[in-house]
Amino acid sequence: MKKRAISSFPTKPHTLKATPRFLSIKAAAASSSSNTPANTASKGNNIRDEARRQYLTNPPQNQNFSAKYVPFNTDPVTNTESYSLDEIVYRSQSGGLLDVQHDMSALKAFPGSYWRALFDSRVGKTTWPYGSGVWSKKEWVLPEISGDDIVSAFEGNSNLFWAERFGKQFLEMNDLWVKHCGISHTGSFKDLGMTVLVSQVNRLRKMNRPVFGVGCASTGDTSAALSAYCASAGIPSIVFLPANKISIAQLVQPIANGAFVLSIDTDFDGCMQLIREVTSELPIYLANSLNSLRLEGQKTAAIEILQQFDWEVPDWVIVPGGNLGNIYAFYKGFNMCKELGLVDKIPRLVCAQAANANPLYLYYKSGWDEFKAVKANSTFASAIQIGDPVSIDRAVYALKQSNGIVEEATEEELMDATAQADSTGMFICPHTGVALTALMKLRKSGVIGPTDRTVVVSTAHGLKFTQSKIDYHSNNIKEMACRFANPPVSVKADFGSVMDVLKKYLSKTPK
Ligand SMILES: Cc1ncc(COP(=O)(O)O)c(C=O)c1O
Ligand SMILES: N[C@@H](CCOP(=O)(O)O)C(=O)O
Repeated sequence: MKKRAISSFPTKPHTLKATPRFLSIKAAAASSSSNTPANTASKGNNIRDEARRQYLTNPPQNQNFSAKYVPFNTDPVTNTESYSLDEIVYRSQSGGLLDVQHDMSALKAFPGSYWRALFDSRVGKTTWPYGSGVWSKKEWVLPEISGDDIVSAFEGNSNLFWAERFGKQFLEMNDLWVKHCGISHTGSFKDLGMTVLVSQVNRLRKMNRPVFGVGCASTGDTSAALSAYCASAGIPSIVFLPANKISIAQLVQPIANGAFVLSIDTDFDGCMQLIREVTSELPIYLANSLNSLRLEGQKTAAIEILQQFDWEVPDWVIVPGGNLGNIYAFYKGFNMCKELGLVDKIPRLVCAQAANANPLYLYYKSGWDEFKAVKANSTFASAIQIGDPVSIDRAVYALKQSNGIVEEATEEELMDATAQADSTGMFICPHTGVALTALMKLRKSGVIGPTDRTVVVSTAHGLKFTQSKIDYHSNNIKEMACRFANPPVSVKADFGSVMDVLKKYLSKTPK
């Protein structure tokens, strides 16, 4: 494989010239300071040019970072199978999952305090590519990719907010937080993984690897992210969607971004099966989370949570699960921080599933006895209507390693929780409603205590799922009480009628 000679990041490992003890983050911070849009524009450069110039004048010292694919969760002594990230491979020789393995000894040459300070120094800047919450952790994501190949919308750095009223009113909790991964370029956490995958595809195409385009099966969010990042890089994207099973807002995203959209008369699991077959025949690169590259980006949300708590570790993190890549990504992010000395423990993880699509929950309840895929039934949490998750083994590993729990939410529970959260000022997606239901159940049973610091991961923006909210607030859902519905009141356009309605409202509303 040929490596580019000039880039804004090392494509070739640098030799160690000084011991890490003598290193500071000053060089990294210095390389960001003059790289503001105003400065670069006045020099006639763009931020990518500026990053390249900075690299040439001030190349990072003592960095020897690399990563490769290895079979997931196998003993490296007995199984030495591995692949370069520049190879197109999704499965191990035995047909199992792959994982991206970083050279941990190279990363460990730097103390946890170095990484904490480096990551902190990059927040809130527009330096290419570190202005992204994902690429601000580049050394832990794709250490060898050139900044020239990165495709980024400065994703990540998402809001982690204190859910004060929801916590106090509904759960008697005072330390409840929501990590809003849906406040993002295409409105879901998928952007975190897609920037990594599409950047690597960009690199492969420049290396003349046989990649015509990138394809995915999707319940809506993966396809939105894939099509946006591909469009930004000028790479064709092909998306397989289960017909009539995703929201209009999600469907219009790949259409608007110029993807080749196939609406297929099957469910997500059927689409997933088809895209796997198609990508093994055609030069279409697979973008679902079966491809372990995606999880390298998604894991940065976990690192961000620690960073946002000033490197204090929360007690619990609750993640809604469907194809089950994300729960492992969170585990991996937390665990890397522990292994590399940024923190001394990891949180307990909870994976929350819709009861209508709950294969992981059933497996957990069986005492991890036997996994059985299910036929996923229709759920308002449509993005997790998945019965045969590709990352089941990753999820089980993450849950076992983190002393984790799996919970489920019925349709009524998840819609009520969504409405309750919205009534406290949120505007969450139904999947976040699934996670909040899990929290409510675990609070009720006392597993999660009133003072436990708990983070609920909100995976998509509520604006993608307005139809479910309209149905709920219009009391228009069969066999659902819609206890927290707040329908609009129709009133005649005259002063007296409006006053009557308002007086009635004021007399009923507690002061
Ligand atoms: C909004 C939303 N939440 C949660 C999930 C579940 O993530 P994962 O498939 O990684 O379990 C998905 C996709 O599956 C999603 O689109
Ligand atoms: N919710 C996902 C389902 C596919 O998950 P992936 O992480 O494997 O791509 C979607 O939005 O398509």
